[in-house]
Amino acid sequence: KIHYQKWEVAYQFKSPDCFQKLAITINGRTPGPTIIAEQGDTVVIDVKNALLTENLAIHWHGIRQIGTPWFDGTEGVTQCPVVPRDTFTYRFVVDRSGTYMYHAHYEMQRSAGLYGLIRVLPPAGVVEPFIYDYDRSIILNDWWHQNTYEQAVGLSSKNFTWVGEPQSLLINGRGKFNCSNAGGGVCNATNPECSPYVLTVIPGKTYRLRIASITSLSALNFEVEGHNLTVIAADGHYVKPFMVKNLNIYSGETYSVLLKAEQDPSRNYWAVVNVVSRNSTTPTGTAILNYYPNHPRRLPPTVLPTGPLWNDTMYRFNQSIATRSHPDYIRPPPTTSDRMIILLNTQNCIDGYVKWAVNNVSLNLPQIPYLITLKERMLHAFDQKPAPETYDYKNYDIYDVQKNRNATASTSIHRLVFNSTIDVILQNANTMKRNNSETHPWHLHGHAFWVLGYGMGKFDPETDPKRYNLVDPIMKNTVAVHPYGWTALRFRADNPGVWAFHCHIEPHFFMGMGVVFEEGVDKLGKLPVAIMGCGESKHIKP
Ligand SMILES: O=C1O[C@H]([C@@H](O)CO)C(O)=C1O
Repeated sequence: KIHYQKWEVAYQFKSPDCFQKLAITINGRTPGPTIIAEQGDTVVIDVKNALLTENLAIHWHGIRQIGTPWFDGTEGVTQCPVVPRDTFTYRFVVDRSGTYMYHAHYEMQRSAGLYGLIRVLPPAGVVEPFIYDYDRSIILNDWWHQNTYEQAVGLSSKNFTWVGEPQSLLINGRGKFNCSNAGGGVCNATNPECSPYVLTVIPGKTYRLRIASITSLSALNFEVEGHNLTVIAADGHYVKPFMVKNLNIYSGETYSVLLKAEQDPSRNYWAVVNVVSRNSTTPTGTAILNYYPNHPRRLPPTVLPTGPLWNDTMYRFNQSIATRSHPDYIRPPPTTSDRMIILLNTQNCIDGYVKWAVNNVSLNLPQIPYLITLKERMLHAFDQKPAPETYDYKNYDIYDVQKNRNATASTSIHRLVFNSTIDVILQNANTMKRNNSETHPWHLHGHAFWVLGYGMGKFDPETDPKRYNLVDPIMKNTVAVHPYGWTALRFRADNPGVWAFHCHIEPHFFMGMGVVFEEGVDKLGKLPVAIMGCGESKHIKP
């Protein structure tokens, strides 16, 4: 089956948290339309760039783009940007059931509101390993009042200006800013755009909630007052069910949980999100769990749940550890790997600019996307020196501020042997501030990877691999590396293309926190002309 949509992407004034801001919309909406398809279906989206003066690219997060690496939507990696007034057609197969997302992948545009959900249903007749009565989606976001362009300029100036903590947290595109703090801004507390999301439930029924986080910065904790959640899926893979009072979710992740409406049906309940992992001033984001037939706007009689302590790293670490493959759906990982890449995550300085780096190299995207230059052998277009694949782990103190904070910037990449097995260890460290290490959610394009293990402290390549979980590791496309911790993952380089692997915190990727993998580009047929047109690629003859 083919699912066709026609999108116009444009700036509009929107008030998702009651405060008016210039937002990027799809057909007038943020979040954009949910794409619903069945596994194996083809999705075709005509995207018209009506942003007036900005380029555009849209990434289909979690869709592997098998055979269509040019439609991954990653500007600088898989395509030239779509210029204003142009229309670009994305066409891809949704290869796996599950909950996924789409969002802008060009500079800081995602933060301006270009995002939405993709729900891929299993093929007809395939039964999932859990039962529920109703299926609902919840997409979480954080939201700033400052224009995204101003944020981007602040981050890339010598006079570095950090984006700070978000003003609001949005649940299905709705938040509530306190308009008495609006300063000179336009803020209307009764604007229907910012009335809270209401999830109406029938007493006794079970709800599958597909929860996705597309935050620019925040790690979130989601909680439905008085209701336990049973985690059943993560990033499109079935989980060995486990119950939580609240769910930690990092940017780029999706979870399905089951919620049973079995509490006192005479009232409504709060569904909330709180920031964790950063000492944030952002108020709790709220929605209402409405027990039918109570009035959907009747506020719960209780105070808002506050979630776990923001700095309880072990609490979040334990949820990561608990997330295992459902026993009936284990895809065993290869028992050995062909190559180990260790990626040290640090905050650095380059010529007086604040950057993030991996093994002391901060990623600069080349003017012509890698996919084009590699396929067309325009090898002068980026740094041919391989990106560094380890760091001096014997001597590096991850608990201290880096001795030499200077890094370099490069367009260099990791070239992988097609069909080889790759281990990647993400190693966290101290930032440039004493006693500070942040959580980074890393997202891999074009693949799902096995999560083999997490640890606290410095990864030891001699002993830690012996503790890998090769029995029931979950497969994901986004995974957290916890403060001062490490995360080990394994994937098969079996999808010809060029794939970004990066921190899903929007300002961090913008500041260079990512790497690029190439595999099997020589196996690809002709590239579509539509992805070309920037720099020298405009001279390539179709
Ligand atoms: O990149 C970042 O910069 C700030 C801070 O380190 C400097 O203001 C922060 O919290 C980041 O994640």
